Amino acid sequence: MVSLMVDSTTSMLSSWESLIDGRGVADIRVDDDLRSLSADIISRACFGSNYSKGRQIFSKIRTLQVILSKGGLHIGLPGLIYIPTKSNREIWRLEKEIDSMILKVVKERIETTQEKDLLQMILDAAKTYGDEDKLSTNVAADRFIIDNCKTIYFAGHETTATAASMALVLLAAYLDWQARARAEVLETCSDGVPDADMLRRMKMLTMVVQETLRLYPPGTFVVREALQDMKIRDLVIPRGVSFWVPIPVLHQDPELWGPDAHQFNPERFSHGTAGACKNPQAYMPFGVGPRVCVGQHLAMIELKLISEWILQIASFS
Ligand code: HEM
Repeated sequence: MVSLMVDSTTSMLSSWESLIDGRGVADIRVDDDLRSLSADIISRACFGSNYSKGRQIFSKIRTLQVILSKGGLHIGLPGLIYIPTKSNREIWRLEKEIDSMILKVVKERIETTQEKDLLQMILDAAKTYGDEDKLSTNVAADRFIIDNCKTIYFAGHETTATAASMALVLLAAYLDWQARARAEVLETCSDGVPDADMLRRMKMLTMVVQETLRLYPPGTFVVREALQDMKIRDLVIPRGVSFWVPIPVLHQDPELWGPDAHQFNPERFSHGTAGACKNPQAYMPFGVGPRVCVGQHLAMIELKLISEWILQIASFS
């Protein structure tokens, strides 16, 4: 997994290097590039050697995401999504196109060898999930595969790119932390390409990423439905009600994190989450419980790798 991230990151950094002028300076807008990088990594992790087709699929999903995000007013008004407006027709066309592109890649995969990527795991799950979830018909199995491919992209693409951008913004604003993190990077990995073991040993960088995810968690809510009537202190939650737990509020509560809860201070994580917060469960950038983010380890490695490499080649502000 780390090597596929290294491949993607190398090409982004080469394109940055070409922008450096004679004084060794470049003015680079990083957020779009980080979004592309994250899409690239997810495409490789999900679709393996069929990655370029995966990239096309994900680029269409991104277009769909942009159109959907503009439709905020539709939320809560039942029936509007069925009216053939210009944007709805565009959404339906894209959805159909994405579904058939995913199924085409899946068909090719089934006819060729098995690879060890996320798509293969989804295909295996579709086979074994079986009758219990009514996936025995081909239509249901196809839906399961398509929806899971889309979920992985939606859940893993923008989140990681946003966190990477915020980590760089914070390191650019707190030059003392940039210097400390760079010193660790240069000590641990002096000759360029980091591996999984080196990334694991970079404690300072882990603290910076953890603090970034505390202050700017890309997933802002964890949503749950009460399966039975329940009571949390004085709050009564009837069965069937969905409740939203606002992650940033928990992450910046001075009662849990101390008086500097609103400040960037990676040092608080020097003894792990338990040392940083009165109630470690309140730190939930990746959610909590059985539905915790399945991509959290991949995301942490990706975030550390990107920051590590940029720290190694450049000073930034
Ligand atoms: C910094 C990056 C990321 C953040 C902050 C993040 C955050 C989250 C959060 C808050 C949830 C909800 C968990 C819950 O309800 O308890 C979630 C779920 C999920 N995430 Fe992530 N995520 C990230 C990266 C990724 C990546 C890279 C992938 C895929 C490779 C991914 C795949 C998923 C999936 C599939 C779910 C749904 C899990 C389920 O419902 O069982 N995420 N993520």
